[in-house]
Amino acid sequence: MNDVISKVRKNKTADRFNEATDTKTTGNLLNRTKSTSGQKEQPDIASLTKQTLHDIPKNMPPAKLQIRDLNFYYGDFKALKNINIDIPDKKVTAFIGPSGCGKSTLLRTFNRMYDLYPGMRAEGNINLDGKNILDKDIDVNLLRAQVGMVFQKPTPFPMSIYDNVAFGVRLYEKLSKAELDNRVEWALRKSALWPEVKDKLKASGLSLSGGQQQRLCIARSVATKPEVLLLDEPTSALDPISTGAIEDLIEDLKNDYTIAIVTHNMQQAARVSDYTVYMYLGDMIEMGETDQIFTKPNQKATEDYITGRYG
Ligand SMILES: Nc1ncnc2c1ncn2[C@@H]1O[C@H](COP(=O)(O)OP(=O)(O)OP(=O)(O)O)[C@@H](O)[C@H]1O
Repeated sequence: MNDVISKVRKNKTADRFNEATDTKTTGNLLNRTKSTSGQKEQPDIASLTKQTLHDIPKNMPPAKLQIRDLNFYYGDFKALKNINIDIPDKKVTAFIGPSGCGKSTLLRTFNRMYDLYPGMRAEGNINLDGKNILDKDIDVNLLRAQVGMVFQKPTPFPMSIYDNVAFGVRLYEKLSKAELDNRVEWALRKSALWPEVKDKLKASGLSLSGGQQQRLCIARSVATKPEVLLLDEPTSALDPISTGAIEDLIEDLKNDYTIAIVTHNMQQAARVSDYTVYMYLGDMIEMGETDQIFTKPNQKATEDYITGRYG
């Protein structure tokens, strides 16, 4: 399998193109042991529970976020069960797992996005630089400036490209016109969009292509200089070229930011992340270096998911 993963990393563009154009080869990356019947099997939940060790890998870089004994509820439904992980600083951590396993729920706890909705609650600790962000006295608006989020569908505001990027900055900082201009340009450069929009900053953000709109949303998040960037399936609505641009951007951004990404795309997780977390039914099953998770996972459940046995 080592062979396969190095091929994927070397041949990024062709790989993305194949993913989008040839659905028959999609998933072949790690499909070594696909069920011969063609039916997806379900994991043995009893054995899975015994294997759920919640072990934080040894020798990780310093943690930006420490998640301890985290439980999350939608009303009476417990969607996250006693999660314990560290998210390393200035690295990319990918969250994978079958639909409904709690990836997006977990990501949304990192900036308390759930606070916007009644009936949802988190218990436990999420320490950001040592401060528990679940504490009642946390200023959630400031938290969201510190922990930016980009969603699956590009969501530019119905305003100019410039105002989209300046929006969050105006909320949190008092900058002069010249300082704001500089910040907008800086964020658009960081998001690899500047050359395409520098001559039409007053045009509507909605006039951009899907891939450009998603980079605009990344620029909007980056503009407030967050420390953590949460990406929830940021390329699932994009073509291979735009996906490539965003993946290259993630590679670049991790020099300055801690990045957590949810993706359904195994190849993407293998390409962009340093660490991978596998989740199942609200449990964190395994976390490790991405190469290790994709070549030699410790848990059979992880291997079964990655190799397409179930999912
Ligand atoms: N607003 C909600 N109200 C009630 N239950 C919810 C809500 N949102 C999610 N859930 C439930 O919580 C569980 C985790 O959902 P979540 O969206 O986090 O999973 P996911 O792994 O991100 O799935 P997908 O890959 O399909 O996006 C699922 O059982 C889902 O049905």
